[in-house]
Amino acid sequence: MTLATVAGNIIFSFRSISWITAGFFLVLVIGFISYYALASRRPRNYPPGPPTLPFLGNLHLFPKTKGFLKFHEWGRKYGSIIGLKLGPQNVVILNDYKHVQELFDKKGSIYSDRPPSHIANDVIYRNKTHILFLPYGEDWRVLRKTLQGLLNVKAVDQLLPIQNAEAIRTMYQILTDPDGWYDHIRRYSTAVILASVFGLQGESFDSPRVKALYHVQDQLTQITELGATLPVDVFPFLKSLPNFLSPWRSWASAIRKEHRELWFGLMRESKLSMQRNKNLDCFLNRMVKDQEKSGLDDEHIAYLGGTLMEAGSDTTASTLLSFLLAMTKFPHALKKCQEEVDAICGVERSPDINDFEKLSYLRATMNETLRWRPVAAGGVPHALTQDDYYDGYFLPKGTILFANAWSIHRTDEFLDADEFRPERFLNNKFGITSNTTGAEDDKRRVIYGFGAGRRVCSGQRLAENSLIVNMAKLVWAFEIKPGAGNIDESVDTGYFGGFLIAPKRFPLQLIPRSATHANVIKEECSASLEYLSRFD
Ligand code: HEM
Repeated sequence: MTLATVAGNIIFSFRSISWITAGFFLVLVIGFISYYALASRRPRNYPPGPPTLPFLGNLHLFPKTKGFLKFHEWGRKYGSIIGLKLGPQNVVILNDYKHVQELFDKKGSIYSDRPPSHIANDVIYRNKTHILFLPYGEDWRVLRKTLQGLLNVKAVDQLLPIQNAEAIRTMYQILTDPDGWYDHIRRYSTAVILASVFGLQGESFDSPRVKALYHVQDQLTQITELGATLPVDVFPFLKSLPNFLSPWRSWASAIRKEHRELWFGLMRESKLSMQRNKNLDCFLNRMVKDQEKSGLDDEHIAYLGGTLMEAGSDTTASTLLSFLLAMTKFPHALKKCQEEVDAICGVERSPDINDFEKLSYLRATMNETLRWRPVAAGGVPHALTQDDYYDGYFLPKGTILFANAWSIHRTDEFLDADEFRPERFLNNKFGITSNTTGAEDDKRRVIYGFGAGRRVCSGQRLAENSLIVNMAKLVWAFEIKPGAGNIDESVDTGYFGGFLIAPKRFPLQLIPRSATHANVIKEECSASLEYLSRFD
């Protein structure tokens, strides 16, 4: 064989290798394109929904914020169960409580997973630390069991004195600094969790602990907003892009660092505080004592405490802010609330936790606030762990489902659903017009804003106790009136969007109802501050 023949053979084999590589690459690209093009089409017998585009499915139609409003609009066109495609991902919206009851409540063993969240579960909360994002399974079960021990009815009702004392402090702060009402309300919900979970105080909205909590919350809301990062869960290949094309990676790492500093810092402070004051108790202390039995390490305990701060702060505060908004727009409800508390307390004392049973109009007002402006309006998504059939539809394994509280609370069963009418909950347990005495209806939830099924909010009772004690004290102590300027109650324009909705600041006057009311608040506040001084 001549040199030229050898060289020719080598060149030939190089050429054939590059042809093989190119061919392989081409097949890969075609396979990839075909997979995403086919996977973005609606499966057979899937619930109805808007038409899809190749690759995108309905991704281009999916709103960046306040998705629940679009889901509501689609509900009118397609019915109360809507099927969407986000690229290859199946997403189903449930706009009627019946679907939520049939799927989340009755088939909880297969409808209790969460959608994959690479950014949350693999970066910000790696090590399976955040109960809200955790997939359904053993790791979630351990955390949920721990929470059930801490947040059962008996344990939660032992926190009522803290809630009462912090509510009085809030009334005092509003009395002495009425312009700061928005932040005083936000401080309240964080302070209750700081005291009950960590045994610590959050005296003002500007105190470092409260500020730090709201900062990490804002960061988390921003990064989890649709469109804020590359859609790495919908198109997993995007996870492999280099750092310079994935700025979300360093952002998520920074959020993780901030979370860890806050949660571990609070845990350290809490442990020191418990050492100084042996008579004091808090959730963190109980979790540490129970560590051997539960098997939870320090990291999981710190994060569970932090998760409760996150879960309980914005949610409760936003609902109280919506309540104040409603009081300015629907003064007849305020008048009735005031008549009820006045009849029980007169002017000598503010309503407290011992009056709960007698406050039926107040309770109806609380339910109406949760119905009218559900804070997790679109619901927190669940995921399906096996193929299922429901109502003639096929729901494939992995489908993500939203129980859209906004629409569930606005079906035709609710008369004038956009009006704020607490009376609807006095006339009917569920606030609806039809007769509901059947056994099936008894299993209906009064409010769907706390979710449903096995992932239902663990803090509902704690939240409701906070809501009712603050609402009762606010209407007892203050005239709640619009300030100068327009108050926009529209959820579209007057509310912040994101994972949770909250009213934007609006012009509000909170005027003490009399000098006697003001004095009572001052006196009760002194006693409350003394009670709260047990916390560091
Ligand atoms: C008005 C106040 C609140 C509202 C509207 C609310 C709403 C919700 C919703 C919608 C979910 C998701 C449920 C689901 O997936 O079906 C949830 C989960 C959760 N909530 Fe709340 N919540 C509130 C207050 C609280 C409070 C005060 C705490 C505790 C301090 C708390 C702790 C939790 C926890 C731990 C979860 C995660 C449950 C899990 O994934 O297993 N929440 N909440």
